[in-house]
Amino acid sequence: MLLSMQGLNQFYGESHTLWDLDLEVPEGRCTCIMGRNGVGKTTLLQCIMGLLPVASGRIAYRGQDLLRLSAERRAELGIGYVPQGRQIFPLLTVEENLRIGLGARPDGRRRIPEEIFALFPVLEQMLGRRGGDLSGGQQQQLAIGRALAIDPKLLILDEPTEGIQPNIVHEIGDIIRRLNREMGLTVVLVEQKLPFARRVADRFCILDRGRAVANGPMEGLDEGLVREYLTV
Ligand SMILES: Nc1ncnc2c1ncn2[C@@H]1O[C@H](COP(=O)(O)OP(=O)(O)OP(=O)(O)O)[C@@H](O)[C@H]1O
Repeated sequence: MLLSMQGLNQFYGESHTLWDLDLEVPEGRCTCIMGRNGVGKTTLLQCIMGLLPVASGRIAYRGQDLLRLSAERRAELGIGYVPQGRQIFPLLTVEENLRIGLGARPDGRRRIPEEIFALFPVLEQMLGRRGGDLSGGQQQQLAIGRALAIDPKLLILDEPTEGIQPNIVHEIGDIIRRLNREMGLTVVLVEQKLPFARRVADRFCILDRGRAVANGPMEGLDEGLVREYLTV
């Protein structure tokens, strides 16, 4: 397993949000974390990234105990993160936003990798534009490009299609598929859109009220599970 979690518990103050959560992420696969609003999907990703403290449990990445490492160290180990809402810097240029991603490279390289522009030609055309002037879809490409600037081995994306036009959603799906299937990145994403999840991911994990209630190969995500845990 590239990433492996056992018995994870997390609290916001008194509020117990993740409950004894186990999750296994095999190398080279694309795993989709699913579940209704508020079940703890974003919380889980933030625990993996070191942005939230964990009360108990274990997270191992390539056998290393992640919980002992700072968020910066986790990025340096090759875990890239595309947060919910993209969180690009609106007043900085596209180039400056990409350079911020470079900061976590352990090799100290300061050039933006060419592959980012090969994947997202629009970013090269818009290098001098402010992030805030980009469309939602372009901002999502920028957020993914910024995460790729560290050459991650594991890419974690939180609802990459949220608030994005349908035709661009398909394009984002193509990019994630390429990153996973052609370029060999292991991907973990949170996604609510079922057709997108089925097209892009090959494994699923369903959360319900902070517990992992079902997981396995995407083909196993049947109508019963969808009805019980995903439809609103
Ligand atoms: N900073 C916080 N302080 C207190 N409670 C929080 C905080 N962030 C989230 N929560 C609560 O924790 C629970 C899980 O939230 P989380 O955002 O992880 O869910 P989610 O599955 O990602 O939902 P969504 O799909 O709406 O983003 C929710 O009940 C939410 O209200």
